[in-house]
Amino acid sequence: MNTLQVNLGVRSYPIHIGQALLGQSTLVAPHLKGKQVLIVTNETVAPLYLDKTRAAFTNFQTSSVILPDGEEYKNLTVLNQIFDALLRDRFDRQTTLVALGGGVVGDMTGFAAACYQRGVPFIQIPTTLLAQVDSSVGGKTGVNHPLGKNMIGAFHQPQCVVIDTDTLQTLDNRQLSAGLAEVVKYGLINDLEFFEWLEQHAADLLARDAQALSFAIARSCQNKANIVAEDERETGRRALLNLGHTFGHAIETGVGYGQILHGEAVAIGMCLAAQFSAQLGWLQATEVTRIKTLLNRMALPIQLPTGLAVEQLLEGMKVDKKVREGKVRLVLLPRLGQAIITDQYDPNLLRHCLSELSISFN
Ligand SMILES: NC(=O)c1ccc[n+]([C@@H]2O[C@H](COP(=O)([O-])OP(=O)(O)OC[C@H]3O[C@@H](n4cnc5c(N)ncnc54)[C@H](O)[C@@H]3O)[C@@H](O)[C@H]2O)c1
Ligand SMILES: O=C(O)C(=O)C[C@@H](O)[C@H](O)[C@H](O)COP(=O)(O)O
Ligand SMILES: [Zn+2]
Repeated sequence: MNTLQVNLGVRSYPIHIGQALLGQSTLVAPHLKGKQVLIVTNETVAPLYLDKTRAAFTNFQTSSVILPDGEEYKNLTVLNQIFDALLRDRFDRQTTLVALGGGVVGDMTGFAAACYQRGVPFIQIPTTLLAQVDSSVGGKTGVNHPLGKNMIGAFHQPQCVVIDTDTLQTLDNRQLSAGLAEVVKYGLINDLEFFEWLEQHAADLLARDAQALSFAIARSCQNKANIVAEDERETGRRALLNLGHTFGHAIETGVGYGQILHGEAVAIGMCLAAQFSAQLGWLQATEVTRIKTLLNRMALPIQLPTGLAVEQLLEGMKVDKKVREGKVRLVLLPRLGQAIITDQYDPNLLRHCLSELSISFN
């Protein structure tokens, strides 16, 4: 087992990465405050891993909530199912919530933990690659609004993150690829050496080579932990983790939640960010091609979905948490392996660039 640390003073916590970790009480017990534990999962993950996970909490009073599966259920109405269970069974302020599943379950459980009785602790047990490399770390929690992704939420750090890489064996190929999009993101924003490693090991990752996956998960978590430790609440540098997301979230909202996977939308968004960076005279055309080639080899989409109009995309991009005084700040790439956040671009050039891409894509 490999253990990393997210250094946030009194809110610091470990990330345990390894095989056969589900059910190991020694990893979670030190982080439990009271006797009550509510495991939140969904209808797909429950039959696979709920019993195994419960075994880690045998000395505690444990119940579970099983949510419907899908991005379209990441909303305030479904969130209430968690509060209903907590109140019905008289869960107190010492309760620990446990998120067992992908990023949807993790974001919703974390948000429920941030709100219930004004805040109770929670533990992340991520079971998708995307959740293991990104969403379980850093304390961004929340739900979607019909008008914008993750628009209702809170920063609330987990007590610990337990990444059992064995759970990836049941993940389908499309979801594995979606997770790889966020992995590539770390290489692009801050870690050129990792990007080059990914170019060399894309096939190993797709073949689920255990060593390659463990390395990619640990390197991604370390990258994220470093940025979060510097800027927990995204007042600056943390916004770099949003590379591809202003476009990506607008695509997800535009086509309808659940119609495209988050990682897929981020892959397309990173291609758009790369292409626009090249238009601004930053990235070389050959570097844009390198990015698209890697994402394409990882079985990710690199083209805008048909039927999404440029104006709809631009409108969607205005609903972004990085907007300041009406200006959409974008994460762009001055060079491969280095991202910046900027509002120093001509909106007409962006519109023109997206229109051209939309024509050539469709
Ligand atoms: N909080 C953050 O920092 C952060 C970061 C990235 C993404 N996100 C959010 O995370 C969500 C995407 O997460 P995701 O990609 O994990 O999607 P997801 O949670 O919808 O999971 C993907 C699918 O895999 C299934 N699944 C989960 N584990 C499985 C397993 N081991 N075997 C088989 N099937 C399994 C799920 O039931 C679901 O059908 C989005 O809502 C996104 O906004 C949040
Ligand atoms: O942790 C972060 O910070 C991120 O931006 C990670 C993203 O991958 C993730 O999708 C996040 O939820 C997006 O943040 P948002 O603030 O734009 O909702
Ligand atoms: Zn993301």
